[in-house]
Amino acid sequence: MRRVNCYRYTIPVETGVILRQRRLKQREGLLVELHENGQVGWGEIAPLPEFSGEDLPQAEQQLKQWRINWLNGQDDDLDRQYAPSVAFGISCALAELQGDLGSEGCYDTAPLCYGDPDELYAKLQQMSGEKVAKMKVGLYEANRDGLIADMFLTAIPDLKLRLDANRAWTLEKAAQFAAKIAESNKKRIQFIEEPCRTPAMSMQFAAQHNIAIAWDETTREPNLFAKKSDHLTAFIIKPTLFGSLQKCISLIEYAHKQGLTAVISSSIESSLALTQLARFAAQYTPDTTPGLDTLNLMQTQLLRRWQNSPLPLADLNSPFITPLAL
Ligand SMILES: O=C(O)CCC(=O)C1=CC=C[C@@H](O)[C@@H]1C(=O)O
Ligand SMILES: [Mg+2]
Repeated sequence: MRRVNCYRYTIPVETGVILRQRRLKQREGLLVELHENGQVGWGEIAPLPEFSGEDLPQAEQQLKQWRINWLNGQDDDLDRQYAPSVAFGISCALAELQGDLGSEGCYDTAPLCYGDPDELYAKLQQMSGEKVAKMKVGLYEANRDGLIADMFLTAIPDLKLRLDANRAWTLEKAAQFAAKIAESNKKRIQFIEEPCRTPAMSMQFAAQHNIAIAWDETTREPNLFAKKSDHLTAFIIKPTLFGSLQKCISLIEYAHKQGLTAVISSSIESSLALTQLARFAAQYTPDTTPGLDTLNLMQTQLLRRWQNSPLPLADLNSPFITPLAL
């Protein structure tokens, strides 16, 4: 006997969360709770504004349609029939129902740093594995970004730095950034995600300046596999933006076959999906530090705790969650 409950959540976020020039005031999403044969599975469906192609009303409509089909015993093709955030959330709930999602999580995630080396240094000291951190660039002057990145690399000799420009730079701006990085520090730049306006420009930048790059947005565009470069070191996989766990596993396996790193990355989900991503990362990318350091952007956790997070935990009776009329 199958049973489905669905909910909508709204969580206030910290001021200053910017997504492509748009300020995010709150994070909204859907929760799906599946019951079958005495097992329970949960999933989170949270299209990310400015990044997802679908919006929340569309996701809700698709979830309701999937629920009808599932209750009728249909086994839908999630990635062919539904938007990525819907396919991802439902695939998590099914994976939990079937016991396919590992229980151990990789909670040692790459800290996001905003410019204070002392704050970052303290966080890195608490990391058991590789000392890797992520810094957003491209929001201010490229020279400034380069000086700060080089300062971090010089101040913390065992630091590996991930950078993310979200395609902000022209080749000239990217060159200004690179000019501030000491040659000896470049090899500790693990990658720059999407440095330039287009993948072709990014590959040209990487070759000119001998700096590693990673595809994030490009992983969700056509002809990904044609965009090869000797300086490409990683795919950044955001399951909420990409699709089902099964689709993510296929891309992880392809990346590993190509000698690339696959980094499981947050789409600013609640602690429910973030903890599922930590478990998924531990299961399929055990040798790679995931990029999941976004929970502190929120004012509460939802249903499940992130390891050692001091944030309050909201349960199903909290004002942040309302049942969906089905
Ligand atoms: O990847 C990480 O380490 C954390 C997640 C992260 O950096 C992002 C999540 C969502 C949108 C962006 O702000 C940013 C990214 O582009 O990777
Ligand atoms: Mg990115």
